[in-house]
Amino acid sequence: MAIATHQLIKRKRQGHPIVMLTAWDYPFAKLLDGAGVDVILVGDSLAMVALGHRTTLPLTLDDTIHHAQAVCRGVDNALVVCDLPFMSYQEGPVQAMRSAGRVLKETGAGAVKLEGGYPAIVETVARLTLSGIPVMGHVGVTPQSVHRQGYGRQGKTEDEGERILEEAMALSRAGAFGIVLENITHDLAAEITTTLPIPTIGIGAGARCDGQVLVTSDILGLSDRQPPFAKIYAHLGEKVTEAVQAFSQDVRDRKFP
Ligand SMILES: Nc1nc(=O)c2c([nH]1)NC[C@@H]1CN(c3ccc(C(=O)N[C@@H](CCC(=O)O)C(=O)O)cc3)CN21
Ligand SMILES: CC(C)C(=O)C(=O)O
Ligand SMILES: [Mg+2]
Repeated sequence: MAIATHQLIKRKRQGHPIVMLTAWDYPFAKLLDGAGVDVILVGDSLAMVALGHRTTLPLTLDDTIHHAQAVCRGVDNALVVCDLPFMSYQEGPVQAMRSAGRVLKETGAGAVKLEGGYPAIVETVARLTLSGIPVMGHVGVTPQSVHRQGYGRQGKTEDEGERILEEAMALSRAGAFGIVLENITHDLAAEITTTLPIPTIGIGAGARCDGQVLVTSDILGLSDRQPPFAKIYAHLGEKVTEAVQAFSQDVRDRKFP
């Protein structure tokens, strides 16, 4: 049985950090789940790291469902959370219910994640959670708004910090079971983490969060370029090149098969 959302809230109270990574296909989902990752996110970053788009905006709901189905086939234990893609929920609660309903019915994911914390999104989160659909929030840098805000750190001014804290509190009150804090000042992330009853999962938000998430291709050295806050734990891109060159050489030298 997969990890349930209420277990993550317990983990916050117990002070056990939550580990979250992204996946977009069966083999990596299986590796992440086997390695004991708590939450596997079918992030819309797959638009960039798996499909070669320049932003997350072109990803469709059908694309998302296709990838989430593959991910769920590889997962036994982790909670699978699926990003709702750009323009599959921004029209309002009715559109969001239809999109999230399709994700849960057609993929096996246990929750959805939505970007933003302004009042319309808060109302949508309330409607989804009341319908039994677990929702993770996402504030700070919200890449679906890249054309408005860019990717630079958020929450640097007192006004901006206040607004992000208020958004996070509103999402929590609306029933979100957790919230991603992306590229905000570390003091603000710490303040949100101590204020909210639900776990905060940071990315570029410092150590004082209840958990951490990164994009899997970034930690494995498979991304074209990674954000400044990512840490590379393996250089798989170089390994792949070496293996492909060794195979090529063997074929050209008639050493394989
Ligand atoms: N491979 C990958 N990793 C990610 O973490 C990621 C994606 N793609 N795509 C979707 C978003 C975009 N993310 C990003 C991308 C770039 C920066 C970055 O370069 N930030 C700079 C400033 C850039 C600016 O001002 O526009 C920084 O110093 O914070 C941050 C987050 C995080 N997400
Ligand atoms: C970076 C995480 C939080 C995300 O939203 C994504 O991968 O799309
Ligand atoms: Mg995302």
